[in-house]
Amino acid sequence: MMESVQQTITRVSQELNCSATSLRVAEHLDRHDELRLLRQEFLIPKISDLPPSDLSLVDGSEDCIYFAGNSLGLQPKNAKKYIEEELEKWATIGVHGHLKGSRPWAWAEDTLEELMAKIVGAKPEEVVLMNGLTVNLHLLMLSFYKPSPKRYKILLEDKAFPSDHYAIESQIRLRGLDVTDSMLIIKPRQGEDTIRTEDIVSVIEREGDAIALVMLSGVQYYTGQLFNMEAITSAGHAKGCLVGFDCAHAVGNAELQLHDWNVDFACWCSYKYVNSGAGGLAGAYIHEKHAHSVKPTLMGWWGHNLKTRFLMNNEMELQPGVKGFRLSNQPFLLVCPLQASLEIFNRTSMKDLRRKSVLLTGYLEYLIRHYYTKDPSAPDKPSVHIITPSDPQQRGCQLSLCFSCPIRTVFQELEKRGVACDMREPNVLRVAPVPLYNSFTDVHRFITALGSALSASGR
Ligand SMILES: Cc1ncc(COP(=O)(O)O)c(C=O)c1O
Ligand SMILES: Nc1ccccc1C(=O)C[C@H](N)C(=O)O
Repeated sequence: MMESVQQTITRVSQELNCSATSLRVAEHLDRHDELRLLRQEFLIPKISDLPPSDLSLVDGSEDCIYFAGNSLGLQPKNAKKYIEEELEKWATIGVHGHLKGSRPWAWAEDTLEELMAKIVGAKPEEVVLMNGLTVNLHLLMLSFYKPSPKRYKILLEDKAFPSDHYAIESQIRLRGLDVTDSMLIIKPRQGEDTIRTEDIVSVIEREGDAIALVMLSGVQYYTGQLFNMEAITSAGHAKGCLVGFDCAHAVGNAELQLHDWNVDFACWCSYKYVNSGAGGLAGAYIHEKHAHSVKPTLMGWWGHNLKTRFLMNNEMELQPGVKGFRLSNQPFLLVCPLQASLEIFNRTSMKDLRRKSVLLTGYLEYLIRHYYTKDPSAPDKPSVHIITPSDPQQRGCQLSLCFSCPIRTVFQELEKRGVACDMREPNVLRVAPVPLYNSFTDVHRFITALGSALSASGR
């Protein structure tokens, strides 16, 4: 049996003869973290450089506590080097750069797709890197959402990320259908924060004959819930629906097996856990079983077989599957940071990252519960309710925290103390200790900063 997080913390504190909340526990876990060296591959902002820091409260020369990798991953050190190489190439050889150098611009993304495919559990031919996330979501829905008079609904979650909601809404409108009738929105049960898999499955079983597409997120951006993609996919297929996932918050965070789970299609951005920089090259996946049956609705020359693409004879030799969905020449400046990041992922595995992640987030959860569980005998003491599921199988690294006191002040006080995290309306503070570059000491420092932020908020 694997040791639970609680057991690990207790064992370590006994070995060290200290309390479970001692900094020494965090330092011990860092010393025994086999992935700790990967942090050195990233640029970690200093507290003094973050705009909201208050240097009268904290030492500005320290690294910030970066728990915002769910919004924007940190910069891999090699990103700048690779970008400079390409700028140099452009400066020195101009148009020859299309075909020359270590990243010929005409196929620079091809080698990266293999690395990306490993991270999402797909075959290299099932993955492309192109465009932005919302663009890819649209391109995929143009081909996978084929409503008929009987089967026309799209199942999505309540409070889906706005861009996904709008994309789905506009796809429905594009087909001339009624938006309210066609968007089937699933909510958590009354009094619950997250959606039970059994409820998703039962909606599919009940209404599946009318559902054309099940289109959920992999990890929900607000609650941090990791959906059971395998169970949802098989429930969808049993009712004849197609199933797609927006994996923006799941890629590089959860162990994905898109191919084995038989997921029909998926898309994701690469600037969160995949650290490619805001607006970086996004990903798209289509299962190989659709390679010859599902065609792109919109075509461009980049979907043409590379070998004959540049013959320019206007006879489309469409690449099978998702590769045929490419439209344009990929921007080489975006290939560079993504390459730098994927090479770091390639030094480990999602399995090992997840192993660390379960302990890292579990440690954060342990400390939050220790200090901030609601105490009925002290109703004025601030408490924190974690809306993210406590089962590691149902979450990635993010925890979404609800406070008993006004959240805005707590957030501001945390920011003054060198914490980078984010607040999402109406009342959630999202914190994401990322296993690639965060440490157990970061978690411990966060808890100290939180205590001081809460005192400063007048609690
Ligand atoms: C679930 C989800 N969908 C869509 C987006 C927006 O993606 P983009 O602006 O890259 O199209 C985000 C944020 O990156 C997201 O988390
Ligand atoms: N690109 C951005 C630009 C500005 C503000 C936020 C974003 C985000 O990416 C938010 C992220 N998708 C989230 O889950 O909150």
